[in-house]
Amino acid sequence: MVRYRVRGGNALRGTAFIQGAKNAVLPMIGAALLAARGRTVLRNVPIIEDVRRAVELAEAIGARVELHEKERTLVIDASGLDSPVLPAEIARRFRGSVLFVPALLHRLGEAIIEGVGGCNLGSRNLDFHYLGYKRLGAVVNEGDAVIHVKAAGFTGATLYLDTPSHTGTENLIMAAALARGTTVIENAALEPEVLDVIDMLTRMGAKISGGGTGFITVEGVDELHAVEHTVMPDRLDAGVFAMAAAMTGGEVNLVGADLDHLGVVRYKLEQMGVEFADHGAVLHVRRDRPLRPINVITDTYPGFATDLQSPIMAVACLADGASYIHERIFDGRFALATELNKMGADIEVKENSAVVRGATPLRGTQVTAHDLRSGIALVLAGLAAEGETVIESGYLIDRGHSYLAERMQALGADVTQEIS
Ligand SMILES: CC(=O)N[C@H]1[C@@H](OP(=O)(O)OP(=O)(O)OC[C@H]2O[C@@H](n3ccc(=O)[nH]c3=O)[C@H](O)[C@@H]2O)O[C@H](CO)[C@@H](O)[C@@H]1O
Ligand SMILES: C=C(OP(=O)(O)O)C(=O)O
Repeated sequence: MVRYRVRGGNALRGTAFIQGAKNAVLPMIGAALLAARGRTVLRNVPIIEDVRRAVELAEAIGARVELHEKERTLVIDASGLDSPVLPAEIARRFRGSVLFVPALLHRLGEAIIEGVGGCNLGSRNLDFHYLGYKRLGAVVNEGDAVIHVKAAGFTGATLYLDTPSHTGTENLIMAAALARGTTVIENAALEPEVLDVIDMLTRMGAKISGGGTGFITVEGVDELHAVEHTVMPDRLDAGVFAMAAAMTGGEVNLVGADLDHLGVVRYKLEQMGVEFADHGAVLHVRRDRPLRPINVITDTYPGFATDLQSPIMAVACLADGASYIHERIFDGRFALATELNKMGADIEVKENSAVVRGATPLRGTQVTAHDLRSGIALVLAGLAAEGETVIESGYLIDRGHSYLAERMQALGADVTQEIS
């Protein structure tokens, strides 16, 4: 059992290093498996549990993978891929397992998916993925527990997504990259991580145009080759550290954070009274005035990222007045409210909306992380709470944030990780 212990009250000051993006490195590991020869090198890899699971899963299907933690570098040799089975005991522990399917289809002609994990946020369908594979020529058998996809080569087609699914877009691009002919993907996701994956695939030899427009065209090629690629900074990690400064009335320098990627999140925090100054590759964030309440509606990029909805709910607890938060991406992403209320917050949830009435003083207690982002939001709440906050299960936080305690401590926070 991993738990985080947070003693609140310190204003955060100093420098934090923003990690590489979880939601970019996972599809990149999937992309590396498309190369039948050579070794792929990924740099700026976040040292998080999801990456460890992805390494285990890649090894389970026959890849040779080295994770050099100190160097934040992955070396992947996918030449020996030999098993189409994504075993349940690894695949059910993280969402990124779904991103291994295109490589298995191209390399072995089939994928046997014994389960897909990820944060428990309500319904998380994969129908766009399977419909897309079918339109490219695959046969999909959806059993109760196991999904079996077979594809004796893909042929380009026109695909669409009902909504711009993040991993759905990445998977269909990877499926189309080695298909015969041209594929058009309509209503594709615009997230910066998707563009970084397109960048890597392009350097591997894929022919992809229209990234960032919602209409992506992929001209299939015969082969993709191993490359070296540096993972983009994690905008969600950057958002959390910016909010840690906001929660504590602090002032931090975020090395490697990209202000452009924060998009609407930046403007919402500014409305609340947080100041940002962009000094090249270092983002300066401070809050020196009372927090104002905010209205947030989550959306796909460039809208307010759903993964930062829980963290901003914690910040809203300290704002003077009522904040409104409307969740549009997931139908079960408000489990945090009950935990924050245990700490003294006043949050009322009705269906997919929440009203946060602040400012309420927060007090430390034992709370439960229901998913990665509610976990990190409870760490943020703990930073501003009186007394000690104990958060379990810390594993969920470690799925997406690397060296959290150390990076928080470097800013003067009293955060420790315990493993028992
Ligand atoms: C590993 C990774 O990159 N995870 C991110 C990715 O998850 P993920 O790619 O799973 O999220 P999607 O964008 O696919 O899902 C968004 C919504 O679309 C629905 N949907 C999706 C696919 C599908 O085939 N059918 C369908 O109905 C889902 O149920 C959900 O309500 O994007 C989410 C939304 O930004 C983020 O919270 C996750 O951090
Ligand atoms: C929902 C998330 O992740 P995943 O899709 O990996 O479960 C997240 O990062 O908040």
